[in-house]
Amino acid sequence: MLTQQTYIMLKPDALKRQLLGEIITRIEKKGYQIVQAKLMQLDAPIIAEHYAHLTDQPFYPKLERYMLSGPVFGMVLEGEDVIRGMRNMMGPTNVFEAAPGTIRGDYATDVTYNLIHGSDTPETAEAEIKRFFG
Ligand SMILES: Nc1ncnc2c1ncn2[C@@H]1O[C@H](COP(=O)(O)OP(=O)(O)OP(=O)(O)O)[C@@H](O)[C@H]1O
Repeated sequence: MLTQQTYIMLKPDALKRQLLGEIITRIEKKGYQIVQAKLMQLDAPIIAEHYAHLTDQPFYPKLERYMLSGPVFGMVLEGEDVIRGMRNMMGPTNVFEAAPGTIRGDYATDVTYNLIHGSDTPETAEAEIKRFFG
């Protein structure tokens, strides 16, 4: 049994498309606890910090515009093996590989506009929770 925390961020398209309730319902039905949550408008420096591994990619300007395009909903979730569990529920980054039943597989059709972010390791979860919740 491994109770851990992860940082989940519902991206601007999730809010614009009014999918917040739908996605949060899935998370709650799965059994994960929301222990912190807030609506935030990100700025360019925090986006660059969060996506530091991607700033030299040709698609980064598009990713930055997307993340600046409206508020995001950040959450800290707690549960058994929640980091891996949420990555499974989200589906892969490339929505064309995301199976039906996953959040990206069911609701997203574009590699950039893929609705949700989730930490991928305990180390990044800790850093991201600190970044967005202090
Ligand atoms: N090849 C690409 N073309 C366009 N956008 C991309 C591409 N790869 C990634 N992105 C965008 O950058 C985000 C971060 O990519 P990363 O490789 O960190 O994947 P991820 O860990 O699944 O995503 P996230 O960090 O948002 O959870 C993706 O979620 C997507 O919005």
